[in-house]
Amino acid sequence: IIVNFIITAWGSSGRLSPKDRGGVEDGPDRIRSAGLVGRLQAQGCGVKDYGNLRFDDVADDAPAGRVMRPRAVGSASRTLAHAVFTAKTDGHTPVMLGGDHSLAIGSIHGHAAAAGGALSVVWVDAHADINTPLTTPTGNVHGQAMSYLVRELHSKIPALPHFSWIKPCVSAKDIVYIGLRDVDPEEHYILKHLGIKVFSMTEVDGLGIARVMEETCDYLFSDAKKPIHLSYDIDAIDPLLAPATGTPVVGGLTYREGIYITEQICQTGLLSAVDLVEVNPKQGTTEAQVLSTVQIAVDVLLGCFGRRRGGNHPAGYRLPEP
Ligand SMILES: CC(C)[C@H](N)C(=O)N[C@H]1CN[C@H](C(=O)O)[C@@H]1CCC[B-](O)(O)O
Ligand SMILES: [Mn+2]
Ligand SMILES: [Mn+2]
Ligand SMILES: [Mn+2]
Repeated sequence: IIVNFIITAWGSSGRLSPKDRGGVEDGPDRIRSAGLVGRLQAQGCGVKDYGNLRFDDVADDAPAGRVMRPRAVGSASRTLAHAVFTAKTDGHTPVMLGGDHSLAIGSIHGHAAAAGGALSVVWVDAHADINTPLTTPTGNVHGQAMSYLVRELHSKIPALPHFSWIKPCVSAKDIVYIGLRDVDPEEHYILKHLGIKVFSMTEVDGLGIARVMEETCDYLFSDAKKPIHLSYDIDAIDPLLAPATGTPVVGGLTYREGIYITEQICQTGLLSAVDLVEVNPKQGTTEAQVLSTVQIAVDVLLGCFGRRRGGNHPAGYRLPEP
């Protein structure tokens, strides 16, 4: 039985301007109330829900350069990193429910610290989230998370208050992006310059998702089999299906593609931690839109932990005898 661990992190910090803030902190509870824990248990997973991590706002958290609310983000990320480290060390497969994508800083940092060796990172997203503090167009950390984690970018990251604890812990060669379709020019330069493997929606269309996943696995495991950190932004899925999110972009993954990714990642047996971020109930214009988004988030996680569309049955099941 996979012992799963659910941390819900309210990353209020990733979305900084008041108009953007709000809503994403309700994501975890909406995903819970859609029955995630029960559904995971029904498919044979042992689940421990560690409840919501709540972070206090930090007073006088003036921007550092372009980066807004750096102290709140930095300290929240550190708290999350510790929680993920603990969960991983206890032998769980941590599941972080966002909250915005800034939570990946703490999640991946804590995971890497517990894993000891190299991690593979599969980042499923419409966006690369790899702006540095000096290239970010918005100052929102949810669009910068990867830049703090990638070793090859370290020299381009300025010191920020409450960020000094962060040590880059992912190598560019160990990252695969799937679903990109809204990449800033500076991010595109970084992806090219660092030679990071990208399957944008162009490649998804051109190759088909089966080939994308085949190449993803071959690429990540070409040298050694490393634990996988899957960081899944619900905005990777087409907004017609998952509209309740902060930064929707047309032309996203179908439900089938989004789920196929999880079935294949699960099948590697190397999935070691999962982020499911950016479900924002306040961004849905109708309750139906919120429910659709939340339901897909649940199905993504069920796929990560063994659900297969061809069906499942409990280990040891036997047909009743007459
Ligand atoms: C900034 C707006 C106009 C644009 N449509 C938009 O969203 N752009 C993305 C791309 N770069 C931006 C940033 O760095 O702030 C935005 C980050 C999205 C972060 B994510 O966690 O949701 O993946
Ligand atoms: Mn976001
Ligand atoms: Mn993202
Ligand atoms: Mn995104």
